[in-house]
Amino acid sequence: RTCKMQAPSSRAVHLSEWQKNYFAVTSGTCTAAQKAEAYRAQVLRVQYAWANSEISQVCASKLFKKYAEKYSAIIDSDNVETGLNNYAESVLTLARAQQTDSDKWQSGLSMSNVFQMRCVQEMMRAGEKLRGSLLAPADASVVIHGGAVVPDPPKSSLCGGSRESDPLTKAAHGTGWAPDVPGSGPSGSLSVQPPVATNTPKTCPMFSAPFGDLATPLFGHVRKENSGAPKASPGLSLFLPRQPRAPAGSEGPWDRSAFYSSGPAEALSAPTLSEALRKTEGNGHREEGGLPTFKTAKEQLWVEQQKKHHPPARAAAPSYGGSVKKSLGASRSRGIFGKFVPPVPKPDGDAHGGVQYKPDSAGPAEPAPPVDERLKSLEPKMIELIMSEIMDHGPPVTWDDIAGVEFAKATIKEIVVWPMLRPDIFTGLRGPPKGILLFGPPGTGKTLIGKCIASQSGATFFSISASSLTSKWVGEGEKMVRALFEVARCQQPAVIFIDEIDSLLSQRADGEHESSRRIKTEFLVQLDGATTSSEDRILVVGATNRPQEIDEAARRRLVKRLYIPLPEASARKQIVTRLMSREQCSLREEEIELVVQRSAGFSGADMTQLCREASLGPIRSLQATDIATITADQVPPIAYVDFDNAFRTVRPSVAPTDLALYENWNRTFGCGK
Ligand SMILES: Nc1ncnc2c1ncn2[C@@H]1O[C@H](COP(=O)(O)OP(=O)(O)OP(=O)(O)O)[C@@H](O)[C@H]1O
Repeated sequence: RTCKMQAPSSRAVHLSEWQKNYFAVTSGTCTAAQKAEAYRAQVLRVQYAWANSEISQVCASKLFKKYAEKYSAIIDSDNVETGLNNYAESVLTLARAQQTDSDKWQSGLSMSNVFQMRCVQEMMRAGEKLRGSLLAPADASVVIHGGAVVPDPPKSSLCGGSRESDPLTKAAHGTGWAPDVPGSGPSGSLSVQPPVATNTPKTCPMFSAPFGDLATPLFGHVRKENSGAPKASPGLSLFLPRQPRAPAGSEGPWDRSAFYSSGPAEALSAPTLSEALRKTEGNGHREEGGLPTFKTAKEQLWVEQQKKHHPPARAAAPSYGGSVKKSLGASRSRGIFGKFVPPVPKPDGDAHGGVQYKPDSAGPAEPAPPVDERLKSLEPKMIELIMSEIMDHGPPVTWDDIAGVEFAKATIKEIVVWPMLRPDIFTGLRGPPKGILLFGPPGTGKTLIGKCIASQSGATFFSISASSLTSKWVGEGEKMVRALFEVARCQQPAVIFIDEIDSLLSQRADGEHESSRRIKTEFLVQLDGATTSSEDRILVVGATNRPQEIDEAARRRLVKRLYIPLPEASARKQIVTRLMSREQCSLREEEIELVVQRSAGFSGADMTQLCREASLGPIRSLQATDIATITADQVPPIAYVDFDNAFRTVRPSVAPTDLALYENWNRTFGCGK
């Protein structure tokens, strides 16, 4: 557009113009463009007045600041009624400002050729389109001095945020005024020539890169700046004609504001930007549509979060709770987005224990297993958790895997395993107990025994630590207990192994937490239900290292209380022999006896640790270079010297004083001979 400000020639004219402008900005009847023009005129007049010593420098600078701010507020605002959103001005100003960076440096951009650039023309077209939908035709022109009506330049085409980085505008906010730009008159009046056809430069000297590329960093950068600005960012529209959700087609400000969110957070979550980011394949690559793929760390994080939470359809869904421990494997792990497959009752007589329903790999053609009525009242996530986390699917354990504890093993076979295998024979008085307690020092094989019961009786094994019931599922502990028993009922015969049962069934204390009390009550209720129902084949196996802390009511329900002591010499020998039989070992019989003697007071777990440590001895005797090259059978066998060394670091974990406590409790409440 042509915009020429005439310098006032006389003081009288100047004053009347001043009054006219004052009326224009206060009347409330003029358009935003007229107001902006009026403010700009005021700014120029302030300058003029100061230059003519009509006003003091202090006064001039105050007035200048005041009107420059008001002017910028209108120019920068994208409010359809009160702002002009004149981004084109900013970019042109930027281009001009570049020339002032160095006197020697010459910019390839000029007022005329910038309009010939392909991307600027695209912007103009997009801007025209957008402006057409935003401004009434009457508002789209500005009357300047003498009624010259000119269409607005491509206002809304260029990036809004650029104004903030515009040196000229920054200067305008300060005490300085317009730089020495081509086309500005001596009085500071500004002339902007209409587009003149010139050769469009193929490259932009500003960055020595093709202009198409120039647009990318320039506007990509401006776009980011703008995301933090209070106004919307029509500058983004530059890229959007190639975007599926281009706002160029937006019908009005509402559409536009929905697309261009006002704050950084919204900007990141705006669907179109999100979509654009989602489509981006890593940094440094360009989208098919040409959208620059520069991403801030926050955006990158967002993209990765999206990928994480919406994995490609073929990718395996993460298992619930993110753990694969004790799960049935990847095929069973359906993840939180997967379809819930409830467990189904296990047909009696299945001797394998463990998993009852088929993994997902069964295929969609297979009919879904019937939902057990008893589970319908439970929360699916709880059932899923029980099936994946609590139901143990480890390898079967045999009685031979457990060294020593012969009395406990014999008792368990008699009162638990056989009745579970032959419920038809073990009826009435011969009926199996519903709860047993294994107590003793840590690491003596209580968990092994629990697993072995399940494996040998063909039962489903549920293993849970009581402390996790009270701490892991805070507030949900009792629901979990109920769900656990319900799922176990559907998976009969079942063994529910509760480690550290003392923390669940400890004697009532004054400071006892309400939630712990509720869990305990629920557990006792469920245990009673399992005990009274003669059809249910559910065995609760509690294990504890602190039997003395168990509540009397609970103790009474765990009718068989079996002491699992430290392994005797024969059991320790069994453990060493068994473990060494799987390794290259040169231990002679008498050396094994020596190891057994020296390990008095060791638990089963300590013995295992001793053997592990000894097995590392031959490796430690090798040079580092040899370890890298030798074959497995070249590793020297485990010798007594290795055990000798291992005894220096592995010590018994159970204090002799604690043993006295167990034996005492066993004599009082235990079911041993
Ligand atoms: N009697 C045993 N026979 C063979 N190995 C044993 C025996 N006791 C313990 N172990 C070894 O110690 C490991 C730990 O045993 P386990 O977890 O069964 O002990 P625990 O009594 O349940 O311990 P905690 O009370 O600390 O839970 C076993 O995996 C096994 O390697």
